[in-house]
Amino acid sequence: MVNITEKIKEIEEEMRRTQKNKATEYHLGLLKGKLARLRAQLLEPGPGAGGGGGTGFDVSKSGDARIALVGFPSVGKSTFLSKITKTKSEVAAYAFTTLTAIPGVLEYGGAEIQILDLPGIIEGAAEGKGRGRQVISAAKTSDLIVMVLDATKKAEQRSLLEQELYAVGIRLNKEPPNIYLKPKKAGGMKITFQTPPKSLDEKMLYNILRDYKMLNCEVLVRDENATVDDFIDTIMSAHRKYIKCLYVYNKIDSISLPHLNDLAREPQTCVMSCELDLGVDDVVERCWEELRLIRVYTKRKGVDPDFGEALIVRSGSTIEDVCDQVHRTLKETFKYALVWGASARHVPQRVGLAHVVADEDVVSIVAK
Ligand SMILES: Nc1nc2c(ncn2[C@@H]2O[C@H](COP(=O)(O)OP(=O)(O)OP(=O)(O)O)[C@@H](O)[C@H]2O)c(=O)[nH]1
Ligand SMILES: [K+]
Ligand SMILES: [Mg+2]
Repeated sequence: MVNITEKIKEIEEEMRRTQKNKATEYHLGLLKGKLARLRAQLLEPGPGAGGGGGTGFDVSKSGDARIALVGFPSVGKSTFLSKITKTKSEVAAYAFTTLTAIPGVLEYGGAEIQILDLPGIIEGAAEGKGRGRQVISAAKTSDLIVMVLDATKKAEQRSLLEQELYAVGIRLNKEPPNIYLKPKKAGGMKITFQTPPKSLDEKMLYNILRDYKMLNCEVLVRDENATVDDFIDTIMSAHRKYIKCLYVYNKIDSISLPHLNDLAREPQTCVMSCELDLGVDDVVERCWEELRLIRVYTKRKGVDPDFGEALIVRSGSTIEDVCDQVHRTLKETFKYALVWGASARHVPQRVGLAHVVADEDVVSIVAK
């Protein structure tokens, strides 16, 4: 019996052998679809899944957001955690010093951010090497992935890690594809393109949908730049996670200045030396920005707002979310809210539950 890992290898091999051209693109599209299905199967616990399910480490979420530290062994993940939180995670020069998820709390901007120090991962992690799958599953639960890289190591380390995360359905710094897909009970396939896409056509989508046994469905491709990978991600959306990633090169104390300059110029990238305490504060500030958390100060009528204690909500949150943070039942007696700050057109602006708040808004909730 061929196991899933072997089947994945076979398909990857076939994809490598197949020349990319107009004649083979349908076949390659189908192979990509099959690969995505097998990889999802690999993450499901149960017989045939081949060693260790896809569950993360048993650390409960706490605080306002979670950041996962992901990287190869000995890049300095634990050193970083120990620097920015009160938690001391074991640091040593040998690989796999950290064997489980170690949570720490970073207090910043009035928020409590949970930082997960994770064991190092290696190539093949997505297929279950080392604690790879557990580490990646834990990363999947985070609001931000900080990919810790060793500035003294080869450039490939970054793309190797990205591939491992990609293989388990994590999409870094990417929005979900702008493709609408709805399974139907009957009526066949209805495929529509808003504007003709550059690298997709009806036959391609039809073939893949048929291979997924989705014979009745409605598809609307809204993005002309959508690719076949985007389409497969749409079909597999239950297994996909779109997460922001910040790339952090540690150990810059051990590289040349020109090399440092090159690394610092890469997109979404920070550089630091935990050893010399260089750039660490900048990394923390950048993490805060990437999380896009919003601080809202509540105010009672006739009393100054309490700037000492902020309510923390996600970007895009509404007055309704703010109410839910204050108290579970506050919404029920809600009449209107007064808002001072960046989200208000005039101050104070009288708003309803659907009003979207901005960072550092002051909100006064008026009950019925
Ligand atoms: N030169 C230099 N060494 C560092 C720096 N930060 C950490 N190290 C060293 O790198 C080694 C590994 O650090 P750890 O924090 O254990 O690395 P890790 O990524 O947690 O490693 P694992 O848990 O094994 O995956 C230790 O010897 C640290 O002292 C740095 O900024 N510069
Ligand atoms: K180590
Ligand atoms: Mg460690």
